[in-house]
Amino acid sequence: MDDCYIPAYNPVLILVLSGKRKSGKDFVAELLKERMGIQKSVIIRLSGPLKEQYAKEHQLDYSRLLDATEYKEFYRTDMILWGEEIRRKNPGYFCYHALLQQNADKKPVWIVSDARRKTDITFFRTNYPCATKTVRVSATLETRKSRGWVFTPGVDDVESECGLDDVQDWDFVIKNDGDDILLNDGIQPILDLGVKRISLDNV
Ligand SMILES: Nc1ncnc2c1ncn2[C@@H]1O[C@H](COP(=O)(O)OP(=O)(O)OP(=O)(O)O)[C@@H](O)[C@H]1O
Repeated sequence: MDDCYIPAYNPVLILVLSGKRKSGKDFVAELLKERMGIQKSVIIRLSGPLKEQYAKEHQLDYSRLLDATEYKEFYRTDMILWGEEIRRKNPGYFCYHALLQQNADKKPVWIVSDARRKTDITFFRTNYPCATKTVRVSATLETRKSRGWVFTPGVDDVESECGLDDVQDWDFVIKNDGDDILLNDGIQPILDLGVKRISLDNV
């Protein structure tokens, strides 16, 4: 595969989501896609190419690595270490391949559901400076525990989970603690921005 592929097409908005485990990144990404419209938005999972390659090399079931099951949790630690090794050689590797793999250039709004490192954010800010907006999905420890989170050494104390902990300058913060009103309050300004940019693009 080409290690330096960037789609020539410029989306009007790239939402780069991040958050702690079980904060609800996937849930919020799906909600944003649904509300933005499936014709207008696409979810890009940076973990997609990593899981695909990892599954191939280890003869595992790729589709089961994508969902929120114990199967994924079982392989998570090893997958993280394997991915770090590749990233050490090329920090943008999985971002490039996520765009390649997921036909990102078909929709005006890209929802990147799982940024974990500063290099992930840098990749989008560097290649798409105007379109990129960062979104932090936050949930309390209590909420995350209620969704099945348990502290796991080698997962919760490494860069893939803590690499963005000290970032403060999020463009948007979404509180996802089970209160639908707060959740909608967090999502609405993002949807408004998306609608505005899409309509300007169509003038
Ligand atoms: N607002 C919500 N209302 C109802 N269920 C939710 C909400 N947010 C998250 N969940 C549920 O909590 C669980 C964890 O959410 P999700 O998989 O989106 O988290 P995540 O941050 O992507 O986790 P991970 O980092 O482990 O992949 C899922 O079962 C999801 O459906």
